[in-house]
Amino acid sequence: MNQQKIPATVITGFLGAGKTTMIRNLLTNAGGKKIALIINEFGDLGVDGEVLKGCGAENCSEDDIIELTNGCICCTVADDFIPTMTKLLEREQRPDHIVIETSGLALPQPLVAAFNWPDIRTQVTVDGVITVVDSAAVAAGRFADDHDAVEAARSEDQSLDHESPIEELFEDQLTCADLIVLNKTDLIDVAGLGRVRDEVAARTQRKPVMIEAKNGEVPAGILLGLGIGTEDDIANRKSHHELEHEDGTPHDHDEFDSFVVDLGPVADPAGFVEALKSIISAHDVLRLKGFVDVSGKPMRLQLQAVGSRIDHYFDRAWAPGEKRGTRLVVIGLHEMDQGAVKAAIEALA
Ligand SMILES: Nc1nc2c(ncn2[C@@H]2O[C@H](COP(=O)(O)OP(=O)(O)OP(=O)(O)O)[C@@H](O)[C@H]2O)c(=O)[nH]1
Repeated sequence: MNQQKIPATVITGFLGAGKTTMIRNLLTNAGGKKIALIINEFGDLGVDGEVLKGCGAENCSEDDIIELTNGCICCTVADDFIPTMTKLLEREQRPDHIVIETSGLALPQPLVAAFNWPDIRTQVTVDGVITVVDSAAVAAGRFADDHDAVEAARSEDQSLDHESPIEELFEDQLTCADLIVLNKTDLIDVAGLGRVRDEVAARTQRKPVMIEAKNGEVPAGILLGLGIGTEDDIANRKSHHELEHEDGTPHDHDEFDSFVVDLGPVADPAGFVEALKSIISAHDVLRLKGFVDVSGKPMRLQLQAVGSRIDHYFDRAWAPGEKRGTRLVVIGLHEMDQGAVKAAIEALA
């Protein structure tokens, strides 16, 4: 057995920042490295796994892609992540590198801490934590714009000690980074990007390297060659929750919710997308993604919304015997009116 520690790269970043896109790109330029992928999503519909399995990279077969679906990886470390890693390490053919994609709502800190568990520590090391940032969302003020609302809520309820949950999570993910990828640079201009750099830098005490990217196109040699050993430095990367609850009170994801909408075939995909944009804006939906059954089309339509920006493309043919259908996962803040969003989407098909 190879006694060298296997490097593991943790890829984190808020909902829709471009983590899966970056990993997809990485798999196509990782040279001969055999990569095992552990992916974790918020919500009950595995879209990222589908996307990554669909890229057919030889260095990462479907068997090497493991989906953790029982909630956010930071909350299921003991029950899900550790057993998965243990099994992976028992494989006869061990991977050269492990890549872990956290859900967009996960705190990376508890995950990195898990690399200090005795069974894991002796065999694996964290090569680095990479935080992907949606530069366009930062430029649009997504991580800062509800300051006033939070202040108003706090003045009504003195027990509230939090910043907005989105802002806090964004900072926690930056605070844990060894490398920050300012992604989606195609959506903003140079001056806007400069402001994004300043805002991101201001939101973390640590000053990790920042690089810019479009569609997560970063050479594999950079992403998989950080060589940090982050598990030895977790004391310097504490999350807001760890700082506020030093007694070890577990954190949760109560501030966010998700649900799945199942629909029949959609006759007019362009009209469907436009109508979804209105629903997303009206209800402040953070993320919506899934697959659409377009009437009469042999191909499946994949739909990806980050805020009200929607990408859609036919990703593959429906397989023979596969049950066609439209399935979308919707993610928002807890106060999002789930019933109204669901009813509005259901009324579209
Ligand atoms: N314009 C533009 N779109 C991008 C870029 N990177 C990713 N996207 C799009 O952004 C959407 C979300 O990308 P994902 O890679 O799924 O994001 P993610 O971080 O994995 O999302 P979650 O897993 O839901 O948190 C998709 O529609 C991507 O095609 C980019 O650099 N520019």
